Amino acid sequence: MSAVITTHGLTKRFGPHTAVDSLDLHVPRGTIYGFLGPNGSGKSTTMKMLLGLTQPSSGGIEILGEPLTRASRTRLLPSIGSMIEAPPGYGHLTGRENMRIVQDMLELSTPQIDRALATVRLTEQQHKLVRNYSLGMKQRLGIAMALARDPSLLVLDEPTNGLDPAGIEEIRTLLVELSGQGITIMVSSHLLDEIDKMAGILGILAGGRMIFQGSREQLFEHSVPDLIIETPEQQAALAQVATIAPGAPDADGIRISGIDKDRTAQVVHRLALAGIPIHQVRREQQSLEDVFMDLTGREGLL
Ligand SMILES: Nc1ncnc2c1ncn2[C@@H]1O[C@H](COP(=O)(O)OP(=O)(O)OP(=O)(O)O)[C@@H](O)[C@H]1O
Repeated sequence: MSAVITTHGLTKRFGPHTAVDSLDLHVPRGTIYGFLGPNGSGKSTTMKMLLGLTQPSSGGIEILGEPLTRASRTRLLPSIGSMIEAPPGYGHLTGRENMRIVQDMLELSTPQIDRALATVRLTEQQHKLVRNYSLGMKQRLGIAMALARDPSLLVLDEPTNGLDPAGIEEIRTLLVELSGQGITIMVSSHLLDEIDKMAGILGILAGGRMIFQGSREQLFEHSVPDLIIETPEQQAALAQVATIAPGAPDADGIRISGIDKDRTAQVVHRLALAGIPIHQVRREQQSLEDVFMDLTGREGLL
């Protein structure tokens, strides 16, 4: 699958702090790429570099098959719609007036503006002052501004941030619809839940480094299912296994995370030697949220 965004060793340092560390991004054409990571993990900085708003300290970026340079940026930008640090728009103007500013700046046609407003379902609200819009409407106006130029790539930084479940669902439906029209979408969030349902590919950042990039299924493959040992002698079992692999109490016995086959055999052997009754030994797949938490080290994620 051809890539719309590729980066090689993309790095950004702020003084001694490395905010983005050797990133190799691969955003395939036509997908929704969910860019995930805790607050401060480097998502916004990466997106700003992709849009040429911040200069990388080192590494390369290719957008739509072209290396991103000062010269190519001017040529590429009309194909890229973006919303960084949302929501944009002047509160003392109406939605329509805000769109007119975008229209004049980018020399767009009136049908393009009408279409963008209709796509985000703001046609009826376009003559209201933006300061009277709900947060969800402001986010949708931001997306309309990004969409008006008919881009082939949309880069959206946390478009669901602060929205209630209904607002999140609206944005999700909209992005899936836009993806269906062939637009490649890169969308960031610090919440797995908001993105997992719509993204075909997930890229997960922690501390500026990419710790996973691939499909949801591949993410699951990364995880070792928990080991559940059913026993009525929970405390004795926990004490016995503690030196091999620390466990935790579970409804029917004990649960041990991230344990391989060899140590599983050791654990079962130890329990049998100690005369602890084992009613069942089984594996239980973690939830995607747990896999994500394990990968990101549970840093600041909800
Ligand atoms: N202009 C800057 N000068 C110095 N440090 C910066 C600057 N911009 C970002 N940083 C630092 O770089 C790191 C990554 O920030 P960034 O905003 O990219 O993270 P993020 O994943 O988008 O998080 P958030 O969702 O909170 O915006 C943070 O430690 C931040 O403090």
